[in-house]
Amino acid sequence: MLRLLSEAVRRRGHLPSLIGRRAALGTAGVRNRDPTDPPRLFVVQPRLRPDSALEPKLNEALCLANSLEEQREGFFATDFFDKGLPPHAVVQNPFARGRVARADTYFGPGTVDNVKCLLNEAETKGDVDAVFVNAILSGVQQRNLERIWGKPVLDRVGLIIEIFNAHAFTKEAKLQAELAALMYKKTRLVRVRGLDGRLAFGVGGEAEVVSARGRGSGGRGFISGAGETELQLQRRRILERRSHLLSQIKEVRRTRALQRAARKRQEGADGLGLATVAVVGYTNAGKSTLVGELSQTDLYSDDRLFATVDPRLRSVILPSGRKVLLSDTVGFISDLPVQLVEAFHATLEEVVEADLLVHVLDSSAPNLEDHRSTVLQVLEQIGVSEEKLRDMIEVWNKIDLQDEQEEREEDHLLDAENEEQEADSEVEAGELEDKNIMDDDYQEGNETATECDQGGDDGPIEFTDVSSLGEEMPSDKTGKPSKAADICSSFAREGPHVRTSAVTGVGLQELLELIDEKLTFQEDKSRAEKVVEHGTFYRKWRPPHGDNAAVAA
Ligand SMILES: Nc1nc2c(ncn2[C@@H]2O[C@H](COP(=O)(O)OP(=O)(O)OP(=O)(O)O)[C@@H](O)[C@H]2O)c(=O)[nH]1
Ligand SMILES: [Mg+2]
Repeated sequence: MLRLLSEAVRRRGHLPSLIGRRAALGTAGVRNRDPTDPPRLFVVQPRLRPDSALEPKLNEALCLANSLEEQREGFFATDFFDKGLPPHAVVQNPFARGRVARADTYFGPGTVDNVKCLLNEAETKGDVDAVFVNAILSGVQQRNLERIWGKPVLDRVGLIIEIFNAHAFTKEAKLQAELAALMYKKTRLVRVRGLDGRLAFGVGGEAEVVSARGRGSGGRGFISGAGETELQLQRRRILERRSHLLSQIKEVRRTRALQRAARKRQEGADGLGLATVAVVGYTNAGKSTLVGELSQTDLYSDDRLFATVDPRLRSVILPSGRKVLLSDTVGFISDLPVQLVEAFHATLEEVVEADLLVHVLDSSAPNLEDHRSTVLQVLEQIGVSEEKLRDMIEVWNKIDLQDEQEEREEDHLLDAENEEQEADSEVEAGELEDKNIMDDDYQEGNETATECDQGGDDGPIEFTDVSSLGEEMPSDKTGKPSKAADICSSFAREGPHVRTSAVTGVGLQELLELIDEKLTFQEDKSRAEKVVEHGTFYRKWRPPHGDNAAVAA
């Protein structure tokens, strides 16, 4: 229904073509301003070995692609799971077997041609607005691929920045997201020869700037006159906008610092200061759901990645009767763009300044250890002290999914046992041979190369799935783990942790008790330190006896 509506708007011509919509100083520009018509991305995932490493990365890439959608008033017009699985292809990894990526196109020519072919095939089943390559591309690689594929290309950093821009709701988040986009854009000012043969910025030349020195000023070298080249003008515009954004962000930081100071001064009924507990974690770990449940308030939670870009504070009463503030903030992701970390300084400062950190992990994620180390790295990067990292509480959330998984595994084992018994009886009936032939046929069918596969010099595309345009998204975007419980137990560490389900409410009381305990312990510790400090500072210094004698002499 929504799709039909957007199609109608497009046909009536109210929306300009997507590439034409790319703003000179905007980001990669595939975002559709109409929230009912989110852009459709074709996902290109370089193959990872082993397959168990590839699956979560591919799932994450598909979810990132489907998460790019403009919000309105903090909500999204479409349901995440109503969206079809985006068309995608798993291709040869240019770094496989010790090789390096090509400087011009990242992938080898065979892969580039194959993707072009698959892209055309995908377009016969529905519009594709842009290609998302789940890797980090240089400006030149991105532009060359755009030219060959005839579509805007987003790399991992670019897409994450786009998502932040699309999801930002408050002024603070919008300012920071724009700053990140601007800094990303600055590193990508690459001139390419456009379709008409002229040098321009971007595929359609939409960012081309003609300056006095660049063209038509009547000469070369010193007689070309004063003025700027196109590149200089672009850079200057970016720097001007950057300093404007920075001054506004500075104001945001000042306000935040004042608010923090006021909170510290504010005393609860118990006579204790209002402590802040920052809830951090990988994106989609369930931070907002958890904060919403603990505070009994509505907080937007969604399966989209980076559903929360705007930080939120919620007050909670701990079992001791003490009131604290829980801060729900942006989630982290592997290869988090450095531009984002720098731009979101004001927001992330809340985490650095918090009295206690709660690290939420999705215990059902197959690559839980990666998630954990990514979060720890980002926390270190933004300047969280070692002491706070040591004191951090770990929450293994979504344990209900783990239980479901265990049940499924048990069912699976039972099925396998039954099949074995059936196979035994088939052997007795002399039917086993036929069954093996069927299995072989099935495997052969799986290995059949697609028509597009032209077997380029860098090997064929190893797996493609463009036929799945209308498929439902998997029920869990990170893919269900086969060994989640094992990972969790291997993950055990000395620090305090709680197992929770933000959806069923399991473990929430235990978590509140642990927060209470930690804060009380911290306060006792700092009180004791103050007493020691106080004592040292006010003790009157008197010279020892011997010295007195020396002075008298
Ligand atoms: N089954 C299950 N689902 C959960 C649980 N906690 C959260 N979810 C779901 O996981 C999805 C993501 O939850 P959010 O609370 O938005 O996650 P987040 O960490 O805030 O994610 P971002 O803001 O995008 O970084 C939502 O669909 C939630 O309903 C849980 O304990 N069990
Ligand atoms: Mg959230």
